[in-house]
Amino acid sequence: MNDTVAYCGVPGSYAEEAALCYFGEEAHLITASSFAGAFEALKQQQADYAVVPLENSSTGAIASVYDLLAQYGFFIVGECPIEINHCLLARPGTKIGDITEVFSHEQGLFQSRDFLAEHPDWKQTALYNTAAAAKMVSAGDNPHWAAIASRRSAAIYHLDILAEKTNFKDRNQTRFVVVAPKAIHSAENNKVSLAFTLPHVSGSLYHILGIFAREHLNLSKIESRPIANKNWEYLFFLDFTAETIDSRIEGILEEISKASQTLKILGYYKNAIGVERDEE
Ligand SMILES: O=C(O)C(=O)C[C@]1(C(=O)O)C=C[C@@H](O)C=C1
Repeated sequence: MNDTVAYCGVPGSYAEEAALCYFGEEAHLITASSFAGAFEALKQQQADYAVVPLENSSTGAIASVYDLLAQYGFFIVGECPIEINHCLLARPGTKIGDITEVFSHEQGLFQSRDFLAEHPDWKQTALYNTAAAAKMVSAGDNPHWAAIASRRSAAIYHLDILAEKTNFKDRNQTRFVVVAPKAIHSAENNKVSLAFTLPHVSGSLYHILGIFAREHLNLSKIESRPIANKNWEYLFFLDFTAETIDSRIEGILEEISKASQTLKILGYYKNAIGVERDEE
């Protein structure tokens, strides 16, 4: 049987694209109407995996997904970066001058902030998904509505593209992660995600970071989120890459565990992110 994969959104969304890209066209996709709903589908065993966005190359972390990872205790088993090129979509016949309200996911609105700043009169309304916004604009008989969503959404919901690349950064990518109830070990894995807490003592984060420097391991991401029910205490999320996950890495993780208050290995998986360098 094919894997069942949950994502938040409707067909045409970037999350659907990420799920198809990672699992292939044969995957059985189910939809949720929130990121929490995609995690819940995993918990209720309605899905084998959930595909959720974790960070965007223009706007940074998708904070609510980090919080859900902490809350549900699931594992990251893969990642998939997707090119995000937002378009302004409207029902055929609508002109840009007719628009008074624009709908998208809040990330679609953030990532298009410069474009939207040129239209200060437009009301901006965030929905749970970019493609859900396109679907709503298509179904609504309102000549003043537009959506910021993908080119695929335009085709699926029969909308016109009034502007392309509304995102402010030319190369706009979202890193989706594949989440599962259990970690998956494979010889191909070369990335590790951790979540840890630290004692409130001077140098505790410095000490952890020093271990990575000493071992010449590349940190690809660090993020901190407030801990639920505790004020001014943080859960640190950290990703690093290695050649392979071997006994040396296991030993380093042991050392990090001793240097932290709590440590959860959020997952081992194959790195899919390349750092772009400016040409000399
Ligand atoms: O709304 C979508 O199409 C999504 O898949 C969600 C989402 C996100 O939450 O970041 C994914 C990619 C883009 O960054 C914009 C929106």
